Formats: sequence, structure tokens, C-alpha cells
Amino acid sequence: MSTDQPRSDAAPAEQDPTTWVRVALDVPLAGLFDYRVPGRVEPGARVIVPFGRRELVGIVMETPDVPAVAAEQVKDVIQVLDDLPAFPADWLKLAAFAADYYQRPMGEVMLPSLPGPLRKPASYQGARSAGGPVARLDARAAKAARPRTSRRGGKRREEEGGEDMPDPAVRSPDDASAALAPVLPQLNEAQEAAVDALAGLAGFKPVLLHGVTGSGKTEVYLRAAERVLKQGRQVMLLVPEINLTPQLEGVFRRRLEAIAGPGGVAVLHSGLADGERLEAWLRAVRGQARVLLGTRLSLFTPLPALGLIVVDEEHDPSYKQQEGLRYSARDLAIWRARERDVPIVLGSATPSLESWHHAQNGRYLLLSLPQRALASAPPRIRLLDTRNQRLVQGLAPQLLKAVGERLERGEQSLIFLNRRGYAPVLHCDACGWVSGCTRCSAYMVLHRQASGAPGGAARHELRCHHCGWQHRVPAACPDCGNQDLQPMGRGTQRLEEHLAEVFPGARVARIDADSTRRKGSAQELFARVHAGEIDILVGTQMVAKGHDFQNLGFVGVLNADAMLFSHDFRAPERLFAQLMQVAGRAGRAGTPAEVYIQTGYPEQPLYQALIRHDYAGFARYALRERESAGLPPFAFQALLTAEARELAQAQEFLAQARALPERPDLAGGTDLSQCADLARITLYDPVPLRVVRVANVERAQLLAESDSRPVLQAFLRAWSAALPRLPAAARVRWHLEVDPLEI
Ligand SMILES: Nc1ncnc2c1ncn2[C@@H]1O[C@H](COP(=O)(O)OP(=O)(O)OP(=O)(O)O)[C@@H](O)[C@H]1O
Ligand SMILES: [Zn+2]
Repeated sequence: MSTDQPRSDAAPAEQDPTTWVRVALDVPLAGLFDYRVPGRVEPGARVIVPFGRRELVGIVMETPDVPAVAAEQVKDVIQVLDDLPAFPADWLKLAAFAADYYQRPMGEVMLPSLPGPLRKPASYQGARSAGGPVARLDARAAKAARPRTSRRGGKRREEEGGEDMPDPAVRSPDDASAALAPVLPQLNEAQEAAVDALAGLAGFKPVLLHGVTGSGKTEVYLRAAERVLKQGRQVMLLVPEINLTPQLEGVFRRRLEAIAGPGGVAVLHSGLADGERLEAWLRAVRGQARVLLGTRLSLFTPLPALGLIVVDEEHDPSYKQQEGLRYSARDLAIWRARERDVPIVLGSATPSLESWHHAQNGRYLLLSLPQRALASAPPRIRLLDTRNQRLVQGLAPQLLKAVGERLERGEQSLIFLNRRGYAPVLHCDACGWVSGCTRCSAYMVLHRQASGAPGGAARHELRCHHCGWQHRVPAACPDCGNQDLQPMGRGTQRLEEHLAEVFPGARVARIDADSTRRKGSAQELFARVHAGEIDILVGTQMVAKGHDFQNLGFVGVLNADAMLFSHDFRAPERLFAQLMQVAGRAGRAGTPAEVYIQTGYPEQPLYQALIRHDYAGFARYALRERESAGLPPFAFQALLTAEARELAQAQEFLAQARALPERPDLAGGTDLSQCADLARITLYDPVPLRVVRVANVERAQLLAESDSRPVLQAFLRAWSAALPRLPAAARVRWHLEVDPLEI
């Protein structure tokens, strides 16, 4: 072995027996890779291996008796990383399941799920590596903790029998609860019933906690979590986007650290620096943190004493990863709960139709919180029919009036518009020119840049939301020279500007992806809203999620109809959830609140269900439609997407993929009928994506469907293995998405 780390006590004279190891690597190639290592290595261990001209960190999956290729072709492992114990079997099994289910290589599941430093050979190499990132972190923690070790910490560390505890301040449940036990709110009847039902569960059981907005689902999670912590076990709490909801993080920390001790709650999300992520991950993996609170990526954290999983806002699309391993953290969480034989709670005011369907047919236990915890009534939702109205800057007069009234009463208003930028397109009245992106089949969006000097004129620029291309606003129409180019339509920036003009005394703020680009700025903006420093908030879907606003009396919704007639069959479900969620931000602390939705289609069943706050009615209607159309959850789907320089190439590849079941010759004789019940598989015609071209790449997709998940899975396994052999495969890039959320 060419390691530069002398192995501990192996006598050099005695030659270790060779072990063959089969290693998962994060490379876009299917399968595992064989290496040779002297001595014994367990599955689950990490190793550094040569791969082509690179060195990579991989994970040992198997130790076969003989290698898959001739022994003399097998290369040596460069280094066995023993700074962590081998990954446990249940974790390897989760990764294997995810890889198989989503049709991706094992290494692509496991390695990206680890904190960066653990998967970079460089963090173990060179003079300054000091035994690797884990050793460095532990050394730093031990140093920082030294002054305190003589007190409580010292004893505890001895008991644990190791110096590997970075946080010496972990307390036992008893002394913690005495010291900082928070005052718990008195549960209402429905909460009490839900908490009792959860306490009565033993082993795997998926529970759907359907609680209307503001009904106090958080309190139910907390009680359930506290119970599990008191049994000495760990809780995994998944949330959609933690950096947007620091308030929620605060509540969980305060309450659960009272039991799990300081350092007992680890928080993981993609906004953390490498070192922070490693530190939190390690605490969870070592069982020091007994609560893991995090976004979808936390799902893959090994947890030795897992006792409960909670998925908050389970309907949220951000649980689905949109690139690489396109997994659903919610779905994998259910699989993991089953494997570990622990309960899992899915919570939402607007559950996904999949989960609702399971709750209706008894596969999930349904628990309901039908009333708000603090307010006597839900907000009143009104539809403003925009058909016979004169809108000014897209706003109906009643809506402005409502904002004005709330202002006078000192209450906050939220105007929801799910379109960022100043205007979706710039336009020439004289010749009809519009600001198209040269690289994409989409418009360039007009954006206002933050003006330099206070009071200075705002500058505008054009940005493509698809490829990121930016350039200056042309001084004149590129086609006819007209100097009077006009913005068409409006986005959040223009709305913000207009509201500030209409209500000159009001403090107007905007929360969207642009205003929150800088790290920490979203938290700052939300903190200002919570502190009452904002009167009118303009925002995109970012403001709709989970925020517990205390003084929001009015919500106005613009442009909701845009999603009403989408070609995507899930659009109504998403729209209903979004509107219900954004409406649910109002009136949470008790004052009567109102929600106005501007629409040209007030008679639509979706809107009618919404004004009745009738999720169940909407779900019944939507599920009936899905069933009659044979759509999920009554069918199972996968989406094959191909990208190429020209659409025709992508289409050709998809056409071959579609023909493959009848034409085994297309992929060198792959007979798919041997692998799956083809009669139960439907392959639809390939279609171009709605935005066909992005950054000069053209895209098309093909939907595969079956009424049986196992049949679809068997088909996908064989199909995806054959796709690279199709004649048109060389000219395209393709990927397969199982259970796609957007079509
Ligand atoms: N039993 C209770 N007594 C008093 N206040 C409560 C109780 N339960 C919850 N609350 C308060 O009610 C408010 C709403 O609770 P929470 O934020 O958990 O709602 P939610 O169900 O998560 O809503 P959403 O789905 O809209 O996020 C919070 O301010 C919370 O502190
Ligand atoms: Zn573009």
C-alpha cells in the first residue's frame, strides 16, 4: 500500500493478506470499482483511490473473494480513511435503495451526501492535513473546551470514554430540564389528541398531520420529539428551507436543547460552510446531537439512535432535488422510517395529493388539527373579479383600499406576486420588438438594479432567468431605433415601486430571490417584518412558507391565474397549496384578517374551494380528476429528458428510446420484454419542453408510465441500461427522473 500514513500496529515483517474491495465513487459511470488493499477493510469504510489521473474518495461496498477483472489490472487503494467508523449497514442499504430506485450510480447517492471535507482527498493529504478534517475539528473543539473540562464536562467525557467529543457541555436530561425548562403552552383538544396518538405508536407508522395554517403543528412535533428524546433516541426533523425560517429554527433549538442539552440540536442546510456542515453532521452521526433539523440533504445523515422522523410542510416541492440524484427526501424518509421501524409524521395544511390519498385509504394514519391555535377564525378569503375592473398597475381599487385601511390600523399587509424582476419583458410599441434572450427561447426580464447614490436614478438591465445572461437595456429599439422602449407587465420590483408611490408614508419591503441574494439578508428582512418595521411586504413564494407573522392583517394575491391553465397536471395542486399557504400567513395572532385574490376566473372550482378553506373538497375533486385520467397517485411515472444542440437530435434519441420495447435491435438486442411486463408500460410521444432552448441547448422529454410501481421500476432498470447503446445516444445528454414533480 502506498499510504503515507503508517498503519498503527501492523508488524511490517508480516505481510497482510490482500483484500479486494468494491468501491462506490462519485463518477457518472454505473457500477462499482475494484481495488486492492492489504489487510482487512469493512464495507462502509472510506478509501482514497486512484481513478484515471485523479484521486477520489470512495466508499467500500463489498469485499469480494475475487475481483471482477484480472487481478493484475486492479490498482491499490492509496489510503484507508479510519477517522470515522465504517458507515453502518442501514445507511448503506438506504443508499443502495435510493440508487436503485432513482436509477443512479451508488457513489452519486452516497458521496454528495457527505460533508465536503470527508470526500476530498486533499483534506487528508499534505503536511497540514493533521490527520484529516475530523481530527482537526476534534482538536480544535478540545482546545476550545479545555477551561471548562474540569467542571461538568470532564466527568462526562471520561464516562463517554473518548476525547472525540467536541462539545463538552452536553448535559444529561435531568439537569438540563431543571435549568432551562421553557413554559409550554397548554395544548388544545386537537393537539392533545394528536400528541396522544403519536405517543401510542410503536414501530413504523406513517402519520399525516393535517393541520390548517396556524393550527399549531409545530407544537405537536415538539411534544412528539421531546418524548422520543426523553427515551434517549434521536429525532430527524426535515423542513423545506431553513434559512428562510430562522424563527422556526429558534423555536426548535430553544425547546429541544432543554432536553437534548446545548449542542444537542444539529442544523444542516446547504447554506453552511464546509466546516460548519461537518461539525453539525459529526455531532448527529456520533449521537451527540439528538435532534437533526435540516433541509432535504439531512435525510442521508447516518443516525445511530433514530426514533422519529418529522417532515414539515411535506407537500413542499423543495423536498425534491432537481439535479443529479433527483430524489424526494420525503419519500426516502418514509422508506428510512420503515427500515428503522420508527414512526414518521408528515405535516401540512395542504398535503400532497399522494399523501392525502394514502391517508384516505388507510395506509397513513390521519390526524387533524381543524382549527387555528390562537385565532378564532381563519382569514376571510375574497375573490376580486378582474374582468369588469379597471386595474391600475395591475391592482384592483378594493385591494389598495384594504391595504390603506390596514395601514391606518397599524397592521401589516402582504402582496403576493410570484414573479420577480421589474417587468417580465421589455417591448417596443413602434415595431413590436420584445426582449428575447438570444440563447434561450424565453424573454429577458427587466430588472432594476439597486441605485448607487441615495436618490440616484435607478438603472435597469435585462436578465434571462433561464441561462443567467445579463446585459444593459438598449438605448433604442434594436430593430427600428425607437427610443421609447416600454416595460410590459410587472414583477415584484415594479409593484414595490408603485406601492411606495401610492402609500408614501408606508415602509415597503420586498422579499424575493433578488432581494435576498446576500447571505443573511433574508433573515434580516424577515426579522424586520417580525419586529414591525415593515408595513407593506411584497413577495414571491418565499414569503408563503411557514412564517408565523404576528401582525399581518391583509394578503393580496396578484396574477394567480397564470398557473390555472398550465399544461402540467400538478399545477392546480401547487396553486391551491400556494394560495392556501400564503393566505394562511394572515391573522395568525387573532385579529380578523382578509385575503383578496385577483382573478378573471372566480367560478373555477379551485378558487371556490379556496374561499371555503376546503382542502378536503379540493383534494376530493382533484383526486377524482387524477383517477379518471389515470394520473398519479393512481399511476407511476418517470420522465426521460434529452438535451442536444438541436431539438431534432433530442427528439430522435427519445423516439428511439420509445421504440426500444418493440425494436430490441436498436440497442444491440436488449429485449425489454424479458425484464418487465411491457403491457403495463405506456411510453408517450416525445415532446419539446415548454422552454425548448436554454443556453443554446434544446430539450425534449418523454413520459413513461405504469399502473404498478414495481413494473415501472423493473422496466426503468432495463431501459436505462440500454439507453446508452441507442444509435442517437452519442449526440445527446439525457437523464431519467423517477416520480417527476414537474412535467
Ligand atoms: N396550544 C397552543 N396554545 C397557544 N398558542 C399556540 C398553541 N399551539 C400553537 N400556538 C401558537 O400558534 C401559532 C401557530 O402555530 P404554528 O406556527 O405551529 O402553526 P402551523 O400549524 O405550523 O401553521 P402553518 O402550516 O401555517 O405553518 C404559533 O404562534 C404558536 O406559538
Ligand atoms: Zn437565456
